[in-house]
Amino acid sequence: MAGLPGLKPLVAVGQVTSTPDKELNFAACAGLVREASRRGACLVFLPEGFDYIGSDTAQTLSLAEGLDGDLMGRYAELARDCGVWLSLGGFHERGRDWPTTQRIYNCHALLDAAGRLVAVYRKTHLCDVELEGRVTMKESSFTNPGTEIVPPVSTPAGKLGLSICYDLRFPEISLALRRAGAEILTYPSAFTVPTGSAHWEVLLRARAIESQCYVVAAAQTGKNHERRTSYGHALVVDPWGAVVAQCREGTGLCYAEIDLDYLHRIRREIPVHSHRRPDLYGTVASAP
Ligand SMILES: O=C(O)CNC(=O)[C@H](CS)NC(=O)CCC(=O)C(=O)O
Repeated sequence: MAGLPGLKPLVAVGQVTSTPDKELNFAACAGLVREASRRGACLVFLPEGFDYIGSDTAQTLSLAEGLDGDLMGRYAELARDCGVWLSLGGFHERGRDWPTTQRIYNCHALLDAAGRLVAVYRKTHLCDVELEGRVTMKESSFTNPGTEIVPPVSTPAGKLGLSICYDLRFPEISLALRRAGAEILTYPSAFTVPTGSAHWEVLLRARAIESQCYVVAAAQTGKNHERRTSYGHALVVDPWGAVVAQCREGTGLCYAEIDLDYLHRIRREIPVHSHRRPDLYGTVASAP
């Protein structure tokens, strides 16, 4: 539907409960993508770990594939079939260095409506976090960090800047993407419950307000396996900072229209981008 005069592009944002079962996960995600395309979405966002959430590191590594593998092939066919773009965040990717490193990449793949792979971003900030007695994550023990930020991609909904989950905590990457022309930022995620309830919405809204972009965040929700539960609350924030769509509890989709006229009006009214002082930010001496 994108591109018709007067009709604003509609995006769909997925909330799923991935498990270690890749077949079941694909069936669930494919169902959401088909539903979104029937409703007229031009771009569908799936969360980090849409392919699977492993129950331990060994399983996470053993289930990983390359971007040229079977699973990405099936998603390409799905995109083609439905005529939608797919943002596939948090794909567990075996890169070319797999034989030597035995580590994967946390990869955000963007497919166009012909099923072509148009952009690949590999998570640059890895989540090594320990909340005493509550949460232990050491992503760097099985993941190689990505080495570059990817320029925003023109999609039927607007120019899309790719990040992943924990990247949300680093305004530097969102501002770099904004500077490079992004109109939509996306953070496919699998947030924990304690950090999600305290930080998720406020971080997403802050990124939207300071960058004056739409922020789209697909999410894992519920019990992924015996020892892991995800926060959910997949949502869309507009460039004014308003939450304009949010998934209900459980798995499903929420939808938002992307209004770039509104975005540009906000940028004209509060031109923070041209008020920035990059000449100063690097000049503060660090504490002795
Ligand atoms: O491991 C996988 O299979 C998929 N990857 C993840 O779930 C990642 C790394 S462990 N999770 C996060 O980044 C959570 C961030 C978070 O919760 C926060 O920043 O508060």
